Amino acid sequence: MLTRTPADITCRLRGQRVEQQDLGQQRMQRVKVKKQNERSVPVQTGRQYRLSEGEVMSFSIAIDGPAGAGKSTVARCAAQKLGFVYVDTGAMYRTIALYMLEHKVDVENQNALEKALSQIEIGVRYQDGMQQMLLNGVDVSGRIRTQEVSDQASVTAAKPAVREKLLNLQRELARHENVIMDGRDIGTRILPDAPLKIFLTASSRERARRRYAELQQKGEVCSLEEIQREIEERDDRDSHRAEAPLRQADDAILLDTSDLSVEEAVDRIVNLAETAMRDAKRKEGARRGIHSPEARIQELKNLMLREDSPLKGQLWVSDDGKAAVYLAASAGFCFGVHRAVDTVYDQIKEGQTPICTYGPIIHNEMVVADLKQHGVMEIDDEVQLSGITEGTVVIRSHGVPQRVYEQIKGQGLKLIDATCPYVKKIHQIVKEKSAEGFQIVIIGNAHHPEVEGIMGWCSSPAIVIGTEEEAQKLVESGIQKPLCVVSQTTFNLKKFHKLVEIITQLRYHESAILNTICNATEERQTEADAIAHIADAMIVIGGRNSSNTQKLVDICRKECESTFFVQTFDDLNLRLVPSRGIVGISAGASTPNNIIEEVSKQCRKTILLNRC
Ligand SMILES: Nc1ncnc2c1ncn2[C@@H]1O[C@H](COP(=O)(O)OP(=O)(O)OP(=O)(O)O)[C@@H](O)[C@H]1O
Ligand SMILES: Nc1ccn([C@@H]2O[C@H](COP(=O)(O)O)[C@@H](O)[C@H]2O)c(=O)n1
Ligand code: SF4
Repeated sequence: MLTRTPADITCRLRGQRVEQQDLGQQRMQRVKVKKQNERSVPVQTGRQYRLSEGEVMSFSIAIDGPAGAGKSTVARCAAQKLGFVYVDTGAMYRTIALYMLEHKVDVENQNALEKALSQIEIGVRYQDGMQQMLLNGVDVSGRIRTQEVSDQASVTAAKPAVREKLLNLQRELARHENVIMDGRDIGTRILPDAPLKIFLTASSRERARRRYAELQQKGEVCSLEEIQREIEERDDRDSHRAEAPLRQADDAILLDTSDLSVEEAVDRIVNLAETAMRDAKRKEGARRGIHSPEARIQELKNLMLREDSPLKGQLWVSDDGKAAVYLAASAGFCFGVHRAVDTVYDQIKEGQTPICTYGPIIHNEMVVADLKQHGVMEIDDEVQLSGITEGTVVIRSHGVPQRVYEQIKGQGLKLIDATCPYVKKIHQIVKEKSAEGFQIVIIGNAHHPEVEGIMGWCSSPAIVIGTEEEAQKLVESGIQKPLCVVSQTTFNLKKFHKLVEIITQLRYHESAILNTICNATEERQTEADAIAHIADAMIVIGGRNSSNTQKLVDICRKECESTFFVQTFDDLNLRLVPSRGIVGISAGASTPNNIIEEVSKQCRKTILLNRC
């Protein structure tokens, strides 16, 4: 990716005029924001989103949400990672509030308010990625962070004249910069066309806890209850004012950070941004007609060079540069599958006998057939299990209900647990949360063994939803208990966000929303999505009953019509695969390497070498 030079940006508000110059080679833009009768102040934009060599477009990310949700912390880090400028609009409202407090302006008096506003000049300066606020030329960045200013800011911000004053400055910044802008009305009012909008939230208790910890660290005496009350009052004022109230934009993605670390929240946003940028780029590319295979292969090479690109696989290009095969780095066994398969082979090596697996150890027929040849039997259900009188039972990577553990032990059998640790973590969560009285909601497929296993760790019946209609039904059921939402580890990430958005219409403050889609799945889906975006054909390899492979197929099909789902090379009709352009290969988490290697080798041979 392009790196952004340390930002040193100054913008001023009031009688501003904006000019733009292209500074050629550096691909930098210089924007002068002039106040009448005053020297011009430069705004330099560093990295702009590159479409392809020689072309740039700017990209905005809007983050809104209640106080203390983590907007500034997360937005600042994400901006740093993406090379964007972080714009904290709350600081602008705080600066105006500070003036009103210090000059004892009665903001309820319209004349006094307008007079004061005409005497205020707001300056925004960026140094080393930090936003500094200037009030009539004086740096007030430190003074705007008091509780008194926070409260006054939400009162002042409700005034239309105040919002009007800041609107142009905020829009102007986004016009010339790649920005992540946070506030309350960014997605709904300031940047309604932003290609990525996020509504960041957390329970008011959690937000109060964070503020409390922050203040304690600074050595300030405070009470958690008091902070929570202040936060809730501020949220109430922000959400119920007539002018640009805080609300989630219809097209914003909801991100609840209650149970996320800062790093996790940042990663989510960076991933969402990468996907949204690719979308924007593709649309723009199509508009400008970047169609030739050579141009797209070059484009793919450029993407792969970017440090933070999900495209970390291998690329082979034909001599004439018109055809390429890309093999995803994330294709094949994930950590959990490796671990489960190795566990069974270790038992075989140790000479344990007889060995059974509870369900197929992974969803891959070839692997299961090989284990069968080594004498490993498969038990399909609890009835079959009750017939086993001796030996070892290995629990599959997908996990099983708690009662199955008890049954194995009760029958005096040796239990080897190959449940993936990521799935185990979900078992612990639902066990604890259901005991605390939460209604467990599992986003996934009710008939998938992993979901059946998770259900078997809840102390009261869980609800499973997998479609928007089911999510809507849940909302309409008017359920009273607080919700704890988890996901099947291999669920489609975008679909998960969509369903969470629907469910949280219910009561997002009390709910615990836990995205338990595992990293391996997320990486695989992100890479498949990225390559399918630019590819002319996609080949996805995996077992027919493998849920994660099926998700990859769905993701690829959305991006690339010519997506082929194969279990082995024998299923692939290479005559259907185009001989020009990019062929992408991805594979599910349970697909053995030798199968992937075979498909990749044959594709290269046919597409790259046999070209006339
Ligand atoms: N995901 C997270 N997990 C844990 N702590 C977090 C997380 N995000 C932010 N925090 C902490 O919560 C505190 C509040 O975050 P921050 O100031 O970024 O919130 P904000 O949404 O910008 O609030 P405000 O709108 O009031 O300015 C900070 O101390 C931050 O480190
Ligand atoms: N776009 C925005 C941003 C902020 N506000 C108001 O300012 C207050 C302080 O904001 P912080 O993000 O620094 O906490 C906030 O409570 C809002 O009232 C706004 O209205 N619109
Ligand atoms: S896909 Fe994720 S959760 Fe499933 S086995 Fe692999 S690592 Fe574990």
